[in-house]
Amino acid sequence: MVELKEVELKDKSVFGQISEYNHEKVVFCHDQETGLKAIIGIHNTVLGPALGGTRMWSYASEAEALDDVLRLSRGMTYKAAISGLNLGGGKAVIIGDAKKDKNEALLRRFGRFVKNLNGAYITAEDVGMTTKDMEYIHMETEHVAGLPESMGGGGDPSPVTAYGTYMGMKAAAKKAFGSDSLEGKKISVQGVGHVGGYLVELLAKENAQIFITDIYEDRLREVSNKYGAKVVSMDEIYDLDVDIYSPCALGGTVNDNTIDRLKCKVIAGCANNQLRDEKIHGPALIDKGIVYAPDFLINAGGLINVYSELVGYNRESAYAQTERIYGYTLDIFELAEKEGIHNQAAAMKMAEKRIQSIGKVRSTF
Ligand SMILES: NC(=O)c1ccc[n+]([C@@H]2O[C@H](COP(=O)([O-])OP(=O)(O)OC[C@H]3O[C@@H](n4cnc5c(N)ncnc54)[C@H](O)[C@@H]3O)[C@@H](O)[C@H]2O)c1
Repeated sequence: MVELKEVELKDKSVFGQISEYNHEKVVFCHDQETGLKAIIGIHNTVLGPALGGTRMWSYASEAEALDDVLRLSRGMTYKAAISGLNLGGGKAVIIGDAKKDKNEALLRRFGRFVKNLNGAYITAEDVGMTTKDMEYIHMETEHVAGLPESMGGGGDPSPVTAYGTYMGMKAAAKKAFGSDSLEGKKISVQGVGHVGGYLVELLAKENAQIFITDIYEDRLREVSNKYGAKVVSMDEIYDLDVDIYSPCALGGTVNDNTIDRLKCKVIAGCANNQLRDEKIHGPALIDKGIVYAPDFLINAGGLINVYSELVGYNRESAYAQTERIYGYTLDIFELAEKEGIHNQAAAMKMAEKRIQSIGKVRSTF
């Protein structure tokens, strides 16, 4: 998968990559002393400040890191817009191994870069980051969301994200199987980190048959022992005879190499940018008869929770708002069918419509 990406990205210039997704601003952050190499992508701020997490990952190349931040920040624009939030889309990536290269100085230096954007970008937690890391960033800038409850924040957004993903999965099950019950359904969960772990808990409560995979053996053992999920290898996950495939690790797993292998009738997970190329793989899933629950719609629970922290709501209202993902997902399926487009395109269309209409409101005093 990475090799495929490398070939795709090889011939693209930096501005070629940036203009492809129409970003407002991309900031390259570099600091010799701490070894910081980070990229902040601000995709669109029509609806409000660009909010999105910071991811730390050992990217195979800088082009891949740029591609990731561009795709992720664009996804945040859509996610906020479709969820009715007054936020724009942004995201940051720190290049490095979160287990080895992370330290207080590096994170605080990154915080200075966020501070210098004067609120145009608000950061939060993502893959490879912890609430403790966010505390370090917060020492340098107030533009941090998703802080621990002890610091006045909304705490870990992952359980809320998992709940929204579960709601979206149930809506997709209703579309594919005629019932939203997940009891007895065979469901594969790829990645049992923060969100994946909570999702497995919800699925276990509904007596689904769960298959899990992850890079970390210890985590797999823990989740498997707790919820009775069957462990499978990282590659085997694509060939399993399951009803639902739930990508909860990184993006791009629905691609030319995997679609032919998938036997599921539903794809619904929390990972961002699950379709490697929505223009190709969105229609390809229709051809295969797979119901795809748009990722940025069903994984919006965490953002809804973080937003409620900014505007002063509470956890209960965040859950109540997240529950509506069920109905929104069914609405998107209906729109897609009516317009003869794939589900991701329908969700993007709905999000773009809101950005355009609110953009007009904001263009006048
Ligand atoms: N945390 C949130 O609230 C939130 C909100 C929206 C979207 N997301 C997205 O959901 C996904 C998971 O987020 P998280 O917070 O649970 O991250 P996490 O880092 O806690 O969990 C990700 C897990 O995926 C595993 N993994 C990575 N590559 C894998 C592979 N190829 N095969 C199997 N497992 C693999 C990792 O080992 C890790 O355990 C990410 O794509 C993230 O952007 C998270």
